[in-house]
Amino acid sequence: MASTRDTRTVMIVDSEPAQQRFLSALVSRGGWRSIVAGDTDTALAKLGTQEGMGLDAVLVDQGTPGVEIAEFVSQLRSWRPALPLVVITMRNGVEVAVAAMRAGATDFVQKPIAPDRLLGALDRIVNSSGPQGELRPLTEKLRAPLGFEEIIGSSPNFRSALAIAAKAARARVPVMIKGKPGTGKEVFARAIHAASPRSRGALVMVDCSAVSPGLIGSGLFGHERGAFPGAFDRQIGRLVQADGGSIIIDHVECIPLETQAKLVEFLNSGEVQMIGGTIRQTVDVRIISTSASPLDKLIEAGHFREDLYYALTAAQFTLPSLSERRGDVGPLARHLIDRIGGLPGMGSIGVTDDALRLLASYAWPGNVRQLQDVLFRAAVASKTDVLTSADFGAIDAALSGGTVPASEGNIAINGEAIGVTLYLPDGNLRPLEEIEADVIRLAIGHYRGRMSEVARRLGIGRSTLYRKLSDLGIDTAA
Ligand SMILES: Nc1ncnc2c1ncn2[C@@H]1O[C@H](COP(=O)(O)OP(=O)(O)OP(=O)(O)O)[C@@H](O)[C@H]1O
Repeated sequence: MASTRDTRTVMIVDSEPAQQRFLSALVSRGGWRSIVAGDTDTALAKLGTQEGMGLDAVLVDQGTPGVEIAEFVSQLRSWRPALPLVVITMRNGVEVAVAAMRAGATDFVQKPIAPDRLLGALDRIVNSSGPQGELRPLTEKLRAPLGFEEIIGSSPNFRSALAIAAKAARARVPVMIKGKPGTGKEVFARAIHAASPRSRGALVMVDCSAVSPGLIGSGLFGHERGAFPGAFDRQIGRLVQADGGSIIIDHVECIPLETQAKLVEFLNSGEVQMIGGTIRQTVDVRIISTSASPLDKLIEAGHFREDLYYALTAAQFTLPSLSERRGDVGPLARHLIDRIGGLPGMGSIGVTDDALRLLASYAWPGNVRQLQDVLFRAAVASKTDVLTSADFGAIDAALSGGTVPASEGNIAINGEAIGVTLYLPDGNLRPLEEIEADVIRLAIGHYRGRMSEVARRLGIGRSTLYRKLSDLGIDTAA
């Protein structure tokens, strides 16, 4: 659960004093406070203390003495269903990781621990509901670039987007791909590059939603040493790295105005000038940009430059949401299940027709990504190698209750009670911000992601809603 407090606390569960010190020092670099438990029993006992109540995450080493790691995870889950928990596994500990995930771990990180990856995983799990650490790279393998012929979808609105994309791929002009989160914009962007005459050139990607706005400019254009506080070394920009190839500018709507002006200049001149530099370098790059927000509204509000919009949209198309192409859900689910089955530790998985029918009747506000995540979680949790409707029980209940699966355990979705749990298992009330976050998630699900309606029903303005989403770390794509 995300916290708006300045310092977040993680419990490190590890028996090795040196490793405890290493992990404590590491997390403190990311602004985390830590408490330590030397074995799993102590860790479980600490959960009930005042200190334990204030925890934001738990980090447990696979080799910690006490109960088996999966047992520890399920015990912790029964007490604190929503507390993010990351398991540190041995280098090739995929099996342990899968067992821990089956028991309810949020994520896992393999040794040797890469500091940035661990900190990134911790930050993201408290700021969103999806798996992000090693699991993200694991599911990321599903993202192996797809050629146009492998992109699944036969509904007319999807086929027409495919036709525009395939035609645009052959030209050099900038392409803009629009669509709600998780609709497959990045998949299309990669396919466009792969099918273009410059496919042998580099493909460089910048996700502007993942970089702080102040750093997008230096990421794109590079900077000279000392160009601004913190620019310790000279850095080549992504545009230069993509010379001769393509650059995917993901979530172009997040680029601040100042950088937009520089981008317009580049599009007009074909020349890149590093921040703090004087030399201009000619760069031949094809820009493929994506946007999940209505850019016309941003232009109207003065947040996006109209000239940049036109420069980036020589070719453009919008990917339909999954609910607008329900007929594709079955084939997509089969395809994704095949790919999930190919992941380490998984093995071949089947799916029944009933389950596919159930999946096709669902609204999928998070689109293909949500479908993929739900399938992945079901495959990990399933005791058999064929997924049935029962493996998607939460969705079943959601359908009958008119809501969507919750991303965290505190929204009861088992069909008995669709609502928000106010109490901790020990009978104490949950913190207000956790309850508030769950109510907002519930509302987003109930109103199928229609944010104006969510804001109206909750009696708050849209901007307040978006601020709360960001403060509470709610990922609307989940
Ligand atoms: N047609 C498809 N066939 C197979 N897999 C797909 C398809 N579309 C999307 N996916 C999978 O769904 C996930 C989300 O796709 P992608 O990242 O391209 O979405 P996006 O629209 O760029 O999302 P966001 O706006 O949140 O960045 C990816 O893991 C991708 O592999």
